[in-house]
Amino acid sequence: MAETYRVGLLGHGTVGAAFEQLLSERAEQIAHVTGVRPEVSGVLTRSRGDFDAILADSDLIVELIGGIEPARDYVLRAMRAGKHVVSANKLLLASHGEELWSTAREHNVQLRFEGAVAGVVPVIRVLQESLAAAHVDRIHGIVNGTTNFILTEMARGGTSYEAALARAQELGYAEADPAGDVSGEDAAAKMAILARLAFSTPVTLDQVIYEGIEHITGEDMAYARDFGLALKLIGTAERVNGGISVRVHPAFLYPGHPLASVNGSFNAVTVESDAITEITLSGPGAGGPQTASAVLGDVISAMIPPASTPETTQSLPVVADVKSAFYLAMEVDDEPGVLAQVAEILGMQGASIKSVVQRGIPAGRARLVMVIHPLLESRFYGAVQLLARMPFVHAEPRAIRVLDEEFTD
Ligand SMILES: NC(=O)C1=CN([C@@H]2O[C@H](COP(=O)(O)OP(=O)(O)OC[C@H]3O[C@@H](n4cnc5c(N)ncnc54)[C@H](OP(=O)(O)O)[C@@H]3O)[C@@H](O)[C@H]2O)C=CC1
Ligand SMILES: N[C@@H](CC=O)C(=O)O
Repeated sequence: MAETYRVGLLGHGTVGAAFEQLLSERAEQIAHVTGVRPEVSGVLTRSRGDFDAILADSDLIVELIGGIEPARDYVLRAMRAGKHVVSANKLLLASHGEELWSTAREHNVQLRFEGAVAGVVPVIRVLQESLAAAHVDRIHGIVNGTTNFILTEMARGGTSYEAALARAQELGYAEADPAGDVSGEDAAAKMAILARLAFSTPVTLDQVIYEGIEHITGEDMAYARDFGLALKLIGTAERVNGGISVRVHPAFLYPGHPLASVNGSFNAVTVESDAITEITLSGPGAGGPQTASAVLGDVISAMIPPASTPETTQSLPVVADVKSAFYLAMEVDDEPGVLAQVAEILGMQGASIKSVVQRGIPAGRARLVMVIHPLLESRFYGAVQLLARMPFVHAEPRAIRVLDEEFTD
């Protein structure tokens, strides 16, 4: 029987409720791997629970209330009582980080906050651990899911700023007060935390220069469309003239820019350093289940020392035959009925043609190039073998998989 690890949960809103659900779904597997089963020992909201009772009955506190007070008071009291704390509260960390980190050091407890920056993207861990030896020169990226979602929806056309914001709130991306998202304050808090970790110097929210997206108009979006540009809310933290500059503002990006294709609620963070050139991490930047996953990862890390060897929890079959889309190129006789026969052979194997291009080549032949909708690979290659044997097909047909079929239009 696994030992129980008691998690006191402060806040049961978008992230808190998703965290409790994820923990209950994953508890058994975590117990199997770690020998310790986490369980929620108490929940605090404005109308439910008592902080002192929850603290007394917990090994670790998860703070998902948001804002400064009473979150700051609860986090400090938990650490002073010798409890590890996990928080996703960027506003709190960007405003009172030094006080919180020094309290954690003083009481020899962990204060983990992966969920506070870029949702489930593990940028905190990467800066604190993997890149601990790198001399970071610059960090820049998209660190607010709500504004990226709004800008993406507006850029696709037909969605107003107001409608896109309302949808971001429904989807659980926005803060309790979305003014913090659209004003750039939320992104500024995250950039302050990243700058603090990257440059090992105190950085607070009030030192970040920020501008939001409230003043972006339909005309700006139309201009971006006309010139093939993407409009994004960009955060930057960099070394400048022996100091640092941390800022957030909207910016137009050329289509080839790595951040131009980061859409919807996704975030992306690029870390630059002479030695490592650059590393970009991207993924879902907001949302209850997504952030809950980062929070639970922190809880597990606080519960147990990192595993030196990966444990298995089950034995799953390895599947060889999967569905793929294909590009198929063939050299065929340029004669009536050939295309129909190719289509028939493909159809017999369940392969459906998405697009076809035929070009005449010398000697009465044609090059036939097609994209095939996803199907089981074994069936596709069955069709290719049949085609290769046809008298009107010359040379081996060439097949290459196509990823993300929607981009092949
Ligand atoms: N939503 C997201 O995508 C992300 C959010 N975060 C951060 O996670 C934290 C939680 O966000 P989210 O879940 O969206 O917020 P919600 O507003 O959905 O939930 C907040 C929860 O905290 C409780 N709460 C608020 N004030 C108090 C108080 N004074 N005392 C006790 N409980 C209180 C609320 O109680 P009640 O139910 O009674 O109102 C509610 O249960 C924030 O710091 C946010 O910035 C981080 C990354 C992503
Ligand atoms: N409101 C935030 C939530 C995650 O930090 C965002 O939209 O990015």
